[in-house]
Amino acid sequence: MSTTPKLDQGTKPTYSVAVSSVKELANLNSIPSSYVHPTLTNCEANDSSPDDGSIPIIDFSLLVSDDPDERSRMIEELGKACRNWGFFMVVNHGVSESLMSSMLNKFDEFFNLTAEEKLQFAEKHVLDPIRYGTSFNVLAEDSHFWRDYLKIVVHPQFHSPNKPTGFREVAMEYSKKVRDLVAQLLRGISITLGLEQQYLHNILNLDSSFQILVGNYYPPCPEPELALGLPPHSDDGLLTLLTQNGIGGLQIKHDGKWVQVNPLPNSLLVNTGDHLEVLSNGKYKSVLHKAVVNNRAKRISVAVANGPAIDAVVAPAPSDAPAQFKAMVYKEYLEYQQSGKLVGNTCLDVIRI
Ligand SMILES: O=C(O)CCC(=O)C(=O)O
Ligand SMILES: [Fe+2]
Repeated sequence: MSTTPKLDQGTKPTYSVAVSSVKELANLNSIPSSYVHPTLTNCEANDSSPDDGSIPIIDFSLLVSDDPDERSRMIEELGKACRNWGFFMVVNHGVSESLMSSMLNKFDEFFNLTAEEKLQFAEKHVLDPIRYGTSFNVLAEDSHFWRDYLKIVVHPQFHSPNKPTGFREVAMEYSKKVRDLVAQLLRGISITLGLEQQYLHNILNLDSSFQILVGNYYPPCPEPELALGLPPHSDDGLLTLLTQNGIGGLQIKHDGKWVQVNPLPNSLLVNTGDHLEVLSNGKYKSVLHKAVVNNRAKRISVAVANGPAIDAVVAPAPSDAPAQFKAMVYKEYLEYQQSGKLVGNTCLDVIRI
C-alpha cells in the first residue's frame, strides 16, 4: 500500500494517500509483506476459545417492558454485562431483519463500486463526514490490516454517499433505529450506575449525539493466519452496535482470553466504549476486540459508533470514589486518537489519573 503519512507539527493530521484497498489484493496467492503481523506467525489468530454461550444476552423487549419486575431484572442483567464483559448481544430489539440485511447489502454494493468511484470519498481528515479508506490507523501503524472501510457521520447531521442507489434511505432509517435503541440502553445503564435514568442523555447532550455508521469489508485473505482484519482496540464513545453478514471473525478479550463471537440470529452485538469507562469511573471497562480474517468468504460488518455530542465534556459521573480520569472534550479525544501519536496505547491512557 502506498501511503505517505504527513503530520505537520501543530496542525491537524492530513493524509497524503494514494489509498489502495485490500479488495484489490484478494486475488493474490500470498499477502504483501506489509500485511504480515510478526506476532501472528505462531498462529495467535487461532489462539482463542469458541463462544460457549456465556456471552450475556439482553432481551430488549423486557428492558422496556411495562412490568416493573421484568424491567428491573433486565436492568440488573445489563449492569452485570457491562461490568463483567463490556459486551453483550441484544435480542428482540425491534430493528427488522430486512433492514439489517439491506444495510449490509448497501455496504456490499458500495464496496463493489469502481476504485475511482470510491476514491471520491477517500479519507482526508478524521472529522470528514464521509471517509473511505483501508486498514486501521495508517498514520500510526507499522503493518497494515486486511480491511477496507467506509465511515459516515450520520448524526447530528446526516451524510451519505450519493452511490449506490438507495444507500441514503437505508442508512438514514438504520441509524435512526439504532439511535433510539441506544437511547433506551443508556437509560438502563444510567440506572445501573445509580444515576437518574436521563443522566447520560442530559450530561452528554445526546440530542446532538455524534453517531458514525461504519461498513467494514474483509475480503477472503490468501494467508489468514499471517494477517489480521483489525488489531486489538477499544472503541471510543459510549456503545457500538454491530451486525455482520453471517461470517464470523469478531473476537473479544474476556478474563485475559480471546473469545470468538457467534451472534445469535438477528441479534445486535454491543460493546461498551471508552467514554462509558470514563463516565462510570472505570466500573465498566471498554472491551478490547479484534477481527480475524479467513480464506473462504468475504466478511462484511456494519458497526454504528454512538458517542456523546462532539463538544460535550466527558468526565466521571459524581461519586464518592476519587476520579480515575481527567475531563476531556469528545472532539479533542477523537483528534488525539487519530493523530498518530498513540502507538500501541489507547487514548484512555492519556486521560487516566
Ligand atoms: O468487524 C468487526 O467485527 C469489528 C469491527 C470493529 O471493531 C470496528 O469497526 O470498530
Ligand atoms: Fe471496534
